[in-house]
Amino acid sequence: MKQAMIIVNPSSGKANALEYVNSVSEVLEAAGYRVKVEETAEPLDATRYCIAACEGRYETVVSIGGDGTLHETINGLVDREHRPRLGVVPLGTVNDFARALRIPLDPDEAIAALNSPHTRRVDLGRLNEELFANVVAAGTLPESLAQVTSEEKSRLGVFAYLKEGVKELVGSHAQPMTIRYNDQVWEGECPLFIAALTNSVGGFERLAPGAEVDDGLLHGYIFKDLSLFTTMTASLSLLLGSLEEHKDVIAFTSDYVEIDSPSALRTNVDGETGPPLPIRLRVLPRHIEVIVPAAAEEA
Ligand SMILES: Nc1ncnc2c1ncn2[C@@H]1O[C@H](COP(=O)(O)OP(=O)(O)OP(=O)(O)O)[C@@H](O)[C@H]1O
Repeated sequence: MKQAMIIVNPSSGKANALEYVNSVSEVLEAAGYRVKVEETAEPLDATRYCIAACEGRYETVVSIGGDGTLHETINGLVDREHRPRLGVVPLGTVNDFARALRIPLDPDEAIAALNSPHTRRVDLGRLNEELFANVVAAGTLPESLAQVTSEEKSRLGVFAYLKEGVKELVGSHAQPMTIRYNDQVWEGECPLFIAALTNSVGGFERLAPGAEVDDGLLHGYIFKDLSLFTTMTASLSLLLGSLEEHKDVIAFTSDYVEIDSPSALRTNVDGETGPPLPIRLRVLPRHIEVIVPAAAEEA
């Protein structure tokens, strides 16, 4: 019999994630699966459960939670010979991965879409030894955002959360960074660098409008200035999808990026605080298979 594992973070989505477990089980059982439910209790549990699903040759793993739970789940897939298909029920504040794959943001609609016969192979990123699904940010802004707790983020919502970070940043100094990509080296003061795998970053679905989930590329944006004025005009560019033309932004694509700084700056990986610089980013092209609604199937 086919096996499916549900990995659920009870603390996610305003702490009501467990309410969705029964309906996910019903959809999977109706599709002929034997279902195992694993509740996370602490960080990295989702990774441990996903590794067990790979080793047990499960056909499908469904992550119920926010981008943090999804990030930990996909990290269980790294270097595994058997990688189950992934289903996503998005319950977080931002849900970039679901946005990029046009998985419904309404949990009940996302659960119904788990029935879809369509899948899409998508790229994952590799940061040093860990995997990421959406985005890595480095610089003074991610350093400021590291002070905002997960609880505050859920309470504030994504725009207020970014505003908090920018508020912290005004008056502080951008740190020198070295960014290597495509045989080029950029050196300068950089308050924010973003490497995106998908078009949706921080809930801005048009940040990287050219990014396809399976293009094998990192979409890099070096912000050279982030004074209040730049922040406002860059935010407008984010909403309009014209960031690449912004005068204070260098945009590029590459299959690798290396970032270093003499300052011990932290990073932000898929919306959570990541390791300090230096970091190396790579792309694992079309590394996992995700259940998607018909509209998001690859051509
Ligand atoms: N039982 C638990 N109690 C508290 N935290 C948990 C538990 N299980 C997992 N976690 C941690 O909760 C973190 C946040 O999870 P996740 O991002 O999925 O939810 P969220 O906070 O609702 O979403 P968002 O961050 O988008 O608002 C994860 O990084 C995970 O390590």
